[in-house]
Amino acid sequence: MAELVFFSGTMDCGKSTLALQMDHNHAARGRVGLIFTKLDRAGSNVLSSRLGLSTGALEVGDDLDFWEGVVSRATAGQRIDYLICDEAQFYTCEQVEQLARIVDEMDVDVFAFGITADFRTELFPGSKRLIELADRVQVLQVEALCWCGRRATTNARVVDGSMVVEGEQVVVGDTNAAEPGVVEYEVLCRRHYMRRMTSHAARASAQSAEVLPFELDVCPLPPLPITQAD
Ligand SMILES: Nc1ncnc2c1ncn2[C@@H]1O[C@H](COP(=O)(O)OP(=O)(O)O)[C@@H](O)[C@H]1O
Ligand SMILES: Cc1cn([C@H]2C[C@H](O)[C@@H](COP(=O)(O)O)O2)c(=O)[nH]c1=O
Repeated sequence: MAELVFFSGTMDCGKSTLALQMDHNHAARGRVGLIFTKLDRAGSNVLSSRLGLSTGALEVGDDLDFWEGVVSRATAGQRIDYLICDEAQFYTCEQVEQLARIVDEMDVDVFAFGITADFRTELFPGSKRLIELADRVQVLQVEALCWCGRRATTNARVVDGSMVVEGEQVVVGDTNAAEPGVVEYEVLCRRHYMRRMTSHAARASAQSAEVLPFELDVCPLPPLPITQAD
């Protein structure tokens, strides 16, 4: 029986790598699949992983109707056993509903991959609908880690070195942007997300804590005035 499975986790926890592996394993057993993605960092019509692997994919636009697409291919005689759907957080609610219908009425497996929450810790609409409709939500086993070593559960957005909590929900970006001024992301544990403590902020505060006693020796505070007793 076909299933709608949502493989989820933070950024950089291996979702796209798993999407490529799932496709490889199913194709190796003679199953036929279609690969979809939306707004991959590497460009359009490509599903890429940070491990260096990538593959061609069908780009999902807001007007794409998964149901129509699968039915028309099947009617034309094309066999489809499964769909791989990466960056599924960006899909519309209607598209997620179409995916569920494909599972139920066409007996096609749908493996969706995506982050659940945005940089404000709010659910993406596509992920919310997937959580609501999926047969299974599977949290990836490989845990992305916060700079403190705890399991990362949030995706912080960093602009010009500072964490921001306001802005557009969708801004494509990576976890280690090479150029300054580019939006980047950092995965954090909840504690450090709440304290707005990115690795950069933590380093800066550790450095100032080291520097402080030295500075005090060099430039001691003036002595307090001695108050005369009346
Ligand atoms: N140089 C590397 N050596 C080993 N593993 C790596 C390397 N670079 C990235 N990875 C692995 O790839 C994961 C990110 O994979 P990716 O599929 O791009 O993540 P996601 O799609 O969840 O953002 C990292 O969590 C890490 O485990
Ligand atoms: C948190 C957050 C992320 N994004 C974007 C940034 C990336 O392009 C993708 C996630 O890709 P990954 O393969 O899981 O690393 O989502 C965004 O647009 N808005 C956000 O709040």
